[in-house]
Amino acid sequence: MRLRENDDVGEKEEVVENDVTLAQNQWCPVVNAGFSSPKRAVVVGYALTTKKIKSFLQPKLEGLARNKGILFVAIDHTRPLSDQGPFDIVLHKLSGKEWRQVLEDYRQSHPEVTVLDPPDAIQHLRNRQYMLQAVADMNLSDSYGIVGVPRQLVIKRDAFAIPELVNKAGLTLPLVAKPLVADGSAKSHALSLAYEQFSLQKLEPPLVLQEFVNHGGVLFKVYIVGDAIKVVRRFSLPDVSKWELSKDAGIYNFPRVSCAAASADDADLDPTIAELPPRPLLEKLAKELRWRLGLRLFNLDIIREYGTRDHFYVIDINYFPGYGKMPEYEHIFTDFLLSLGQGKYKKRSG
Ligand SMILES: O=P(O)(O)O[C@@H]1[C@@H](O)[C@H](OP(=O)(O)O)[C@@H](OP(=O)(O)O)[C@@H](O)[C@H]1OP(=O)(O)O
Ligand SMILES: Nc1ncnc2c1ncn2[C@@H]1O[C@H](COP(=O)(O)OP(=O)(O)O)[C@@H](O)[C@H]1O
Ligand SMILES: [Mg+2]
Ligand SMILES: [Mg+2]
Repeated sequence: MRLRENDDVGEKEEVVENDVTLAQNQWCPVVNAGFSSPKRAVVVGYALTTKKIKSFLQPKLEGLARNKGILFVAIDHTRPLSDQGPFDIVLHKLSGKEWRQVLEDYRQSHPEVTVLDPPDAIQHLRNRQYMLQAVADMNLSDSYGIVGVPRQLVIKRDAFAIPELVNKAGLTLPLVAKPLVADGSAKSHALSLAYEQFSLQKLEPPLVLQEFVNHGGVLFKVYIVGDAIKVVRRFSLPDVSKWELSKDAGIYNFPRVSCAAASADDADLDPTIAELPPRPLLEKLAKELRWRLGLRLFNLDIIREYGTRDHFYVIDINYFPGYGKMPEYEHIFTDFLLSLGQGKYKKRSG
């Protein structure tokens, strides 16, 4: 199923290196019983915003990482990346064409370094026109349930034509209007609910219109770190029947919901709404999306269609989300980094 749009608009081998050539004090001897010489540290260069460093690189994570022989080293943006390191892994979440080019050049000249994650794969998620296409293409349906995406329509310009385009596409109101670009800016999280046809002309393209799916006011955040999956419940937008829809406006602007939404994990909820999606279904979905998206660090916002047991929709996919909000993220993340850093045989350039 293609998503509608209007015309307009990527060998378990223990590596014990004797002749260690590490850059300044990157030696992090992790003396291991049974090994004559200590293992080399896994060096993770990171390029993250100050906000992200605060929420992700928490002392508990750094401490556990050090105990496991993982060293986090800040990448200096004022110096060429190739003059820094050497790194086993480059972990990043920065935007901008320049940074993407720096990283692409670095990947070419340092194939031995794992870049988490490839810039082109991340770029795919920054446009809501393509963000969910991989899920739509999967057409996932098995004995555990069905996973789809809401019907949507991309409007690149000309708000005046929206009512006619919505009619032509056969979309059912109410519709969620989301900025087309999901670039992490506050604007990219400013959503609105359109529930009256002619008020659609008040919307500001470029945007994507998605059919609103009632889901009992609870959503599932499915965090993915490599092969690891962790699901948490969050409060979501209420079902439309519960909205005090004022008749005049026709458009209801709502502030940022997903990341700010309170946890619903301890709430007293109707089990038919709060029951987590079946694990085997999530395992299949995550495995396939890792491959199709070429990403290892992302999360999914999943909702269950109200009144069904097993009809799920993916409504949002986020690269390198707020892992600090994921239970046990320190252990999960450090195990993942170790699996990358030591699972590969590497020749160090002199
Ligand atoms: O888009 P959501 O569902 O609110 O998830 C956000 C989102 O991933 C956000 O990143 P960005 O889209 O603003 O770039 C994350 O912000 P940080 O990168 O600063 O952490 C939020 O942490 C995500 O929230 P959550 O982890 O709850 O999904
Ligand atoms: N199609 C939809 N049906 C029902 N609720 C939706 C839909 N799309 C988004 N929402 C609600 O709006 C919130 C934010 O939408 P989302 O696509 O996750 O944007 P963001 O990237 O800003 O998190 C979701 O967490 C959910 O509560
Ligand atoms: Mg979201
Ligand atoms: Mg998002």
